[in-house]
Amino acid sequence: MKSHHIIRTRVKICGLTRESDIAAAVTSGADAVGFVFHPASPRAVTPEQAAELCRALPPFVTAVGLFVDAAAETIEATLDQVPLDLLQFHGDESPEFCARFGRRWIKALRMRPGVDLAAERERFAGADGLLLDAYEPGRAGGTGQCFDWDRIPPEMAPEILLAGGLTPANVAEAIERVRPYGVDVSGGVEAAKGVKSPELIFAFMQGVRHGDQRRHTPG
Ligand SMILES: O=C(O)c1ccccc1N[C@@H]1O[C@H](COP(=O)(O)O)[C@@H](O)[C@H]1O
Repeated sequence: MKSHHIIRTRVKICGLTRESDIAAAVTSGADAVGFVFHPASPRAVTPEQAAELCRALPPFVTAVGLFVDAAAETIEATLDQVPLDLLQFHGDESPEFCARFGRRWIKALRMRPGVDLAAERERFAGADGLLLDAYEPGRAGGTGQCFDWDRIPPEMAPEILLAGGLTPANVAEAIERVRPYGVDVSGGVEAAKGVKSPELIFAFMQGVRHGDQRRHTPG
């Protein structure tokens, strides 16, 4: 992804399962919504459910499909049913695998100890974006955990989608400190596991706006 001078941090709200979640995300100004096609997740949806939810999406809001080491046939069958704009690969998929569906795609990198971000960035040069998430052994993502934001090289920040443990309470600080292209949240806007809260979604979007003000206020 090319670096941009960021005026406004882009936001994806992930793991939506109900029409009311879509309404909260859209009315609060989210840029993208994520549908989790990972059966082990408490936010998992079927292609049929996601197709129905996509019907509630207005123009200019990106529909993202999240997969974790899914079989190519599963992804293709999902794409036949759901009008996804962007694929998010959250497992150990290779760049060649991610590129084979002819769609725009982003690659999630979990911040394992010792991960070489410069090397990963080169390896996934064909991606439309890199998302950084916390690493928790044995879990694919959506852990609600933060990682040490100081591990992100500042020169990479303008092209990074920051994820992992973001909440209405910490997103402004995250934006001010990291200055990413975008942020992605799931657990931090839930009232209970897998159940989004409209109030927390609104509060998160307000936090993003505060962060954007702070990122443009000279020190
Ligand atoms: O949301 C999930 O259940 C999920 C499952 C498997 C892989 C990724 C998942 N979600 C993504 O994880 C990050 C961080 O989520 P959180 O805010 O810490 O809960 C985010 O990119 C989600 O899209």
